[in-house]
Amino acid sequence: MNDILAVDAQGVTKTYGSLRAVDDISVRVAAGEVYGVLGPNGAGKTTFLRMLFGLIRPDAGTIRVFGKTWEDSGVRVLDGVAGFIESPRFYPYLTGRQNLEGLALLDGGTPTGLLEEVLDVVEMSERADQKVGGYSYGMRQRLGVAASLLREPRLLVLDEPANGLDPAGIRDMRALVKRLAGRGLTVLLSSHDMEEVEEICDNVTIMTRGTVAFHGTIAQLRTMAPDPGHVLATTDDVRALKLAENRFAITVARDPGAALIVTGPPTEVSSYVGSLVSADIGLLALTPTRTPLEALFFMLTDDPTHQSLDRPAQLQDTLR
Ligand SMILES: Nc1ncnc2c1ncn2[C@@H]1O[C@H](COP(=O)(O)OP(=O)(O)OP(=O)(O)O)[C@@H](O)[C@H]1O
Repeated sequence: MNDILAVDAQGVTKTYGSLRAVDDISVRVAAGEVYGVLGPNGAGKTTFLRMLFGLIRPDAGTIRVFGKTWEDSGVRVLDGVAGFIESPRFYPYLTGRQNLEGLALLDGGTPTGLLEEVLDVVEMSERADQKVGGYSYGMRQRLGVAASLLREPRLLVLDEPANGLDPAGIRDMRALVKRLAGRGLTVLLSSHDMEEVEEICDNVTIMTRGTVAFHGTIAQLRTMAPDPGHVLATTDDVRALKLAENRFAITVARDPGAALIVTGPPTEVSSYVGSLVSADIGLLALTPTRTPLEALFFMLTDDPTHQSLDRPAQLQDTLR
């Protein structure tokens, strides 16, 4: 068994003037796993990945990639590493295949059959002879992954690979990452989407304002997640609030947006809703606010634009 970590970043810091874009973070990615660096805009994810690729230097800390550092190995630290920061770029007037052939030439050629294989893996074989200028954004992203795979990496680094994709593109990209993971590739990706990380990652570091807010497995994260919340609309919200007064297992609050927000274990919420119906209060809507993990993400990263639905303690008229 190979015990060398794919990525072992210790105490990494990067400042821009007075801004600590990345502030003393440590990330350890085991070989063979899909690892997510999750955080809202400006959390420092891209800055961290730029340091990994050697595009910028950390002010402090060490980044080892398969045991090598920039200090002791120079550019050889990137042996076995491929990926892209932000979006991959191609010549729009060349076909997908021609772009890949050009990149392969720059790398000194590729083994026979590899180009066809990577096109197949990213499901671009049928479009490979069309010009990249006519590709959708999602197809370009997938071609970017294909270009990375030409290097036969052990570690694939993807910076928000689903960013800007439509729902079908997001589904295809997630399926692609899962396929690559199934082939044993280590994947380190950044994302601002909890659902994405939950679906495809084994481990996650959640960053906020350059620091680590959580580090661990998705299963550990789930144990920290709050009870699910629901938006409740009734024909008589005043009585509905009153009926919640003695139900200590749930919280019913009036959201500033005027709906009621019910938070609590599903069985208790269901029992409460049943009591409304028994009291002849009409039920107009009961819809989930966001998943418990999404709620936890916004709590951990303290995103003020998402406070109203996720922080019941701060809501007005809280009955408990
Ligand atoms: N070259 C730079 N000069 C000055 N500030 C920078 C520079 N690069 C990044 N920053 C700042 O560092 C912080 C972290 O940026 P970074 O791009 O790493 O965040 P991110 O988590 O990748 O966000 P996003 O999801 O928006 O890409 C931000 O406040 C950003 O404005």
